Amino acid sequence: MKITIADTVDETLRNLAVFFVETAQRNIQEKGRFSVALSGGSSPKKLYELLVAHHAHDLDWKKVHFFFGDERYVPHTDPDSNYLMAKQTLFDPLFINPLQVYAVDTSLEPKQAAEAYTETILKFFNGEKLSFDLILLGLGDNSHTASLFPYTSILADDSQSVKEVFLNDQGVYRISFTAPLINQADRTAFLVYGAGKAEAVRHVIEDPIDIEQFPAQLIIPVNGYLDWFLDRAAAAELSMHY
Ligand SMILES: O=C1O[C@H](COP(=O)(O)O)[C@@H](O)[C@H](O)[C@H]1O
Repeated sequence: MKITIADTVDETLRNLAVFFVETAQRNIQEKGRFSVALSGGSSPKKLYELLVAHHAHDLDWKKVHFFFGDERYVPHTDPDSNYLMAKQTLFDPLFINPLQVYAVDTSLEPKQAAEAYTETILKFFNGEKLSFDLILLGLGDNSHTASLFPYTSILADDSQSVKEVFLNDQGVYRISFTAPLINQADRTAFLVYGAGKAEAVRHVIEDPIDIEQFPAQLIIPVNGYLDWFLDRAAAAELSMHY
């Protein structure tokens, strides 16, 4: 595990943008394509804007295939849709061909949407290991990542797949990669910034294992490559020096 702590949010975003571009360039050079699963929520929006503003000419975007590590069970036109946010901030400004974007079909029932997305992933990897070149993750202040929320049944799921998750407190479904699927990735990077995340960062990185309370502790890539991109505020409660 590698933890990169920057003094400011902007520097944190710049560090991850460079990591994204270098990872993409390496994969495109070696394999002719780059597969990435995007995170949702609010934090990655600024990352996508930075990629457009400063890295539009740094890689061959036609060779990038975009997936979603999780999605809210809402139409693609809903302001809560992770797909919509990525479309507006990343895909449209970069003129990404829709064939390079693999969205969750939220017009299906939640279980069917999850199964269909698993099928999409299986088809993309065509019998090879289900290993994305990069999975981007965020961290909720309740220590969830993707849509692996505390005390939900998906936490015990040992399949490399996509599952529907019902959030009792919000009364909504989400669709999420399981932890075993995330852990197959070649590179995995958390983007976390702001003081509001400091406690969760400490729980996940330094506290004793308690998966039900701190689901992001499930993220242990099989190849060991796990990067955290934090700002000083999000790292404030860590006791070790990184
Ligand atoms: O719900 C979500 O939240 C987490 C953290 O998001 P943030 O809004 O606090 O940045 C994110 O990892 C996940 O993809 C997203 O759907």
